[in-house]
Amino acid sequence: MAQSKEERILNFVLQNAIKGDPQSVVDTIDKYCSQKEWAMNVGDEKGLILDKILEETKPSALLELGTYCGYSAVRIARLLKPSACLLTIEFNPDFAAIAKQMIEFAGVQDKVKILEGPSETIIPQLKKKHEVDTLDFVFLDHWKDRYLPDTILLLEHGLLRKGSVILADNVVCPGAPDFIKYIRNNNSFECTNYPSHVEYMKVKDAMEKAVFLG
Ligand SMILES: O=C(NCCO)c1cc(-c2ccc(F)cc2)cc(O)c1O
Ligand SMILES: [Mg+2]
Repeated sequence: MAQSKEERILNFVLQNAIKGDPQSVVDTIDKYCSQKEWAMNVGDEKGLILDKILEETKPSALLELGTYCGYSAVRIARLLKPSACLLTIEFNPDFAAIAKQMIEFAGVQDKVKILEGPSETIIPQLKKKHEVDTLDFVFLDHWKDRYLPDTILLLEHGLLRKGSVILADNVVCPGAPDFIKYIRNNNSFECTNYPSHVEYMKVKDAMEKAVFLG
């Protein structure tokens, strides 16, 4: 069978990054995807915005929607305190398998748990099946038309608390207009826009931070 792009990215990491060194895994993926094959990782420019917001928030319980190859899971986990835990949901089983290997190679598997399946099924299970109380930080990076319904699901299932931070990738390109309209007009959220660019491109993009006010 021909190799997939995601397999090529993983193999480049296994052959060129330093095992157990998450920063080298992040840098190696960025090198491959900026020089050889574009891929939808959050990337180094938006990644620095993500890093800064994580360092300000210091979260213990985190959820990511859209694991893909595990780039942002490794990027996030490298900054977490030892007791913190990132749950990351991936719908595509092939991507989930790649991400598992990426996360293990980076040595952050003790802080990251991949949940394979549709977010609309898994989110309602987080409290009882995955022992989540409330989430300190949520990174939205999956199908853009799921940002709004899944945010509403998080609210309906009591998964957000006063101060919970939602950070959404791609609010300009590909865009998530219904999510942006909702969150900016909802008085229970304090929103901040972070202009940037699509990973590895000169095309304009942005991230949106929404702090839940309770
Ligand atoms: O679809 C995306 N993610 C969900 C995957 O299940 C996604 C797409 C793009 C992108 C694509 C095509 C283009 F032309 C520009 C941007 C970028 C991203 O960061 C993304 O997260
Ligand atoms: Mg994205």
